[in-house]
Amino acid sequence: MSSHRNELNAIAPIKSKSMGASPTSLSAAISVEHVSFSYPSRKETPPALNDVSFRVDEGQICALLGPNGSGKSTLFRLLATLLPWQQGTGQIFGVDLAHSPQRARRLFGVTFQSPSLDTRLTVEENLWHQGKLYGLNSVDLQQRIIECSTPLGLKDWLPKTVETLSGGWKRRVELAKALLHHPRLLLLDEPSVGLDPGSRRELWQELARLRQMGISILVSTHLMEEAELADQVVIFDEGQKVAEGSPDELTQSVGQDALSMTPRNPETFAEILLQKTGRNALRMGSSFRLEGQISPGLVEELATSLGPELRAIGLIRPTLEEVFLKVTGRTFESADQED
Ligand SMILES: Nc1ncnc2c1ncn2[C@@H]1O[C@H](COP(=O)(O)OP(=O)(O)OP(=O)(O)O)[C@@H](O)[C@H]1O
Repeated sequence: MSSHRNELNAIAPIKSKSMGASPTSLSAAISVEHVSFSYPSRKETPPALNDVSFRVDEGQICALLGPNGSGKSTLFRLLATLLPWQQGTGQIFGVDLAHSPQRARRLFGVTFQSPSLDTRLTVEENLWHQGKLYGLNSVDLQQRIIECSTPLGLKDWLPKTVETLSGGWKRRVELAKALLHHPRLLLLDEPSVGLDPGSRRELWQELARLRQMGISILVSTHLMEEAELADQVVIFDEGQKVAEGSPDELTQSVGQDALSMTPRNPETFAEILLQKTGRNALRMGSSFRLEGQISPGLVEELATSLGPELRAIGLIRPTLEEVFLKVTGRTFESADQED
């Protein structure tokens, strides 16, 4: 890691250069094939994971996006070798997780949703104990603590007790812990839960820096705006993979750009639109959406004919929310509340 320190200091653009490469030209950091899993205590309910296959290319940030209960944490527990493999296979850099869990554990670092820090100890003591668990000797560990904490901005915090740190800084300590043994892959289960938007942004900047160092990252989230920052997105729902691709590929799969109109009075707008322009638009809350053939002059044409009826009109790009709606028939918000 020390040889990469200069790279670490430069904040990377969040999109990776390798995004355009074809999947087959990169080796797989993670490969899961036909994975199903049922919790023994819940045999009567649908499986937590149902025939899931996907791969994460080396050097990429892959976001696992899904509503609550969609199976993200279960997949993380399997990848982290904390649950037994029931059906299907999983490999990390070609190492089979069911057959060689010890070997695989050396290749990844992991953080879970629930904090794993001892808040009464200092940052340094937390890192020290973790390093000892990895079997690092004291001299190497001392150096490694500096190497991992410095780029994360933690060096001055080493003597501080963890309970005095904000949520964002605690997450950084968790990241430093996961990095101590030089992993090639980070598994981060909902690392931004409980963080304010500013800390979330900083966390994603850290992830981009780590990717610049060549570390592959699988990060789960139920926030669309986070998933849109990743190179690759795998969307889960009810234990199944329902879509995957780069954010651009996914949103383009939904269709072309659409036109959004925000009327002064949403209740009467549909009728006025039909009368004045002969068009029907889809109501989405307080705005209306027109899809299909959106010619360059259409915005102007509608603005002229509807003038006083409109508060705003403009072209919009499809989002991951619409991808989820298309592949599941439900809005992400309603799916998130169902669990
Ligand atoms: N330890 C467990 N024992 C029994 N069932 C579980 C256990 N953990 C999760 N489940 C169930 O498995 C399914 C998938 O849950 P999982 O936690 O993997 O989803 P998730 O997408 O990570 O959701 P969340 O973000 O809420 O953690 C859910 O129906 C959940 O209730």
